[in-house]
Parts: sequence; structure tokens; C-alpha cells
Amino acid sequence: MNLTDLIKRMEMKPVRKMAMSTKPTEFKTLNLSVPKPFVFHVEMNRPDKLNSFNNELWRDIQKCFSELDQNEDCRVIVLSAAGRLFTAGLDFNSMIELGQQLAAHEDVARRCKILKNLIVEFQNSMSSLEKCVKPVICVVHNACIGAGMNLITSADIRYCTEDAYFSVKEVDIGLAADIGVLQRLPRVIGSASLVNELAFTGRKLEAQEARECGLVNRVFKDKDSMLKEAIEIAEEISSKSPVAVQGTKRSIVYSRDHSVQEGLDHIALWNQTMLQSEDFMNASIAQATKGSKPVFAKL
Ligand SMILES: CCC/C=C/C=C/C(=O)SCCNC(=O)CCNC(=O)[C@H](O)C(C)(C)COP(=O)(O)OP(=O)(O)OC[C@H]1O[C@@H](n2cnc3c(N)ncnc32)[C@H](O)[C@@H]1OP(=O)(O)O
Repeated sequence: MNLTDLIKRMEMKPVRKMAMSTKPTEFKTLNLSVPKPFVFHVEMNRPDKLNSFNNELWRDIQKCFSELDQNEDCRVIVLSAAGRLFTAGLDFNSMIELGQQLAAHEDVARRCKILKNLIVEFQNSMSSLEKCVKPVICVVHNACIGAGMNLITSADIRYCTEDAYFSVKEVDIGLAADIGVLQRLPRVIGSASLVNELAFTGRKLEAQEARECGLVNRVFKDKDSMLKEAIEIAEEISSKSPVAVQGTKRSIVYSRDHSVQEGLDHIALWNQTMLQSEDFMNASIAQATKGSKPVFAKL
């Protein structure tokens, strides 16, 4: 084979011809649905246990968001919870099981290994929302306690209902929060003083105050109207170029943790590739000519 043949064989074929639909996994603690094309609705579904986090829910969240990250039929995710409240946080019953597991070992190093693995597993579960390159919109009704705060601060957009309240509750169970809220909450709300107050006291942050401090940016009368609006926003986002949307999320998350110059370098490197995508050309032509919205290939 000569060099020209080799180059020809290496030529990239249009992705849309190879696009495959991925059937989402079914989860015991999560309901998945697709209310609009490219919009996935993930609902935490342990209402009888107040959506408290047991081992299965931690694992399902991690697996679900990792899969949706790769699923080209998914462009935006709305995360809600079934039942009367969003989440009661850590499932106390699973902590009893953990106690029994630890009791089987006398040695501190063996016990530490179990705890370290568990903490990292829980951290990864919460971080899976942020690592998923598709925007995640969290809709919170009623109580969002402890683990719930770690979860929602890893999302991109947060809405809540008028009856919602939020609590960084770990301090009240004798725990220094360790799965993301202390790292992310200060980057979500501007006031370090408020973060400290919430984390040291575990007090309730009510919906209006949550909006004032920027934890959420919209407050709705009830869950139904909130979900409807979230799905509409998700639909709007899903109509845009997935190259642009995913690049935007990557850049926002990267820039949050880096200097302005590092963020600029990162997006320059990213876009030197992505500006060559057909999405850029098609979207720009549509805008410039006031033409109809382009239909973007799956990504
Ligand atoms: C390495 C660890 C990393 C993770 C850290 C995570 C930490 C956290 O999440 S800290 C926060 C832990 N959660 C709490 O402290 C909340 C405790 N629950 C409550 O405050 C109230 O139950 C709540 C305000 C959520 C609801 O109050 P309400 O009066 O409406 O209901 P209750 O009668 O209190 O509860 C109903 C039944 O649900 C059970 N339940 C409540 N919370 C939990 C939970 N977190 N885990 C397991 N079960 C829970 C409660 O016992 C009642 O059960 P029953 O008596 O059988 O009806």
C-alpha cells in the first residue's frame, strides 16, 4: 500500500452515518425517560426512603451519568426526585451496615482501606454530574439535605420550588463533609461567610435566600411547573450544536478551577480543533442568513 492509499483509508467518514442509538441501562433507584428528543429525565426513585442515599443509589448515579456522558442520543439531563421531598441525604441504614463491615476488622489500616474506598466511591458518584459533558439541570422540591447538597452543587443549573430548603447537614451527624459540597459550594455562591455559616450550623437555607445567594437561579410555585420549565430549557439547549454546548461545559468547568489565562489557553486549544467542525459552519450560516435552525449530527 502506498502513502496515498493509506491517507485515503484514514480519511474520516461523517459521524452521522455511524451514529448508533444506545439503549439506556435500567436502574433500580433511578427512573429514566426521554420527554423530548435528546432530553433525558433522570428521577431519583426511592420515595419510601425519602430518596436517601444507600449503596445502590450512589452506584446508580455514577453509572447513569457516565453512560449518559457517552450516549449520543442525550444532549441535556434534567435531574429530579420522586415523592414528597428531594432527598433526606445519607441513608442511616446503610451506615449501620458499614459499621458492621468495619467491626469485622480490628486493625486500623484494614478499616481505613474500607473507608477510603467508600469515600472515593461516593465522591465519584457526586462528581459524575460534573464530569458528564452534557449539561445537567437539577430541580429541587422540598428538602435537599446533606448528600443532596453535594449532588446539586455538581450540576450546571439549579431550580427549586417555593417550599424547598437546603441544608449542609453533615456537621449534625458528626462529620466533616467530604464528598464535594465544601469544595463546590464556595464556587457556586459568592459569599464565603455564608458558606461557612451554612457548613458550621447545618441550618436551613430557604428557597428565597437560595435564589438571593445564587444557589438556584429560579424559584417555582410547584414541582410540576418547575419540571415543565426545566424540560423546555433543556429542549432549547438540545437544539443547539452539541459541539458548542459540550465545549462550553468543558470550558466553564475547567475555567472555574484555573486562572483566566489557563482557561483562555484551554479553550484556544479546544477551538482550534472544534471550529473545523461542520456545526460551526452550519450554525454560523443559519445565523448570518436568518435561515432555519440547523439540525446537528449526533455527538
Ligand atoms: C462518607 C459519607 C459521605 C456522605 C455524607 C452524607 C451526609 C449526609 O447526608 S448528612 C444528612 C443526613 N440526613 C439527615 O440528617 C436527615 C434526617 N431526616 C430528617 O431530618 C427528616 O426525616 C426529614 C426532614 C428529611 C423529613 O422529616 P419528616 O418529619 O417529614 O419525616 P420523618 O418522620 O422524620 O421521616 C420519615 C421516615 O423516613 C426515615 N428517614 C428520614 N431520613 C432518613 C435517612 N437519612 N436515612 C434513612 N431513613 C430516613 C425516618 O426514620 C422515618 O422512618 P419511619 O419512622 O420508619 O417512618
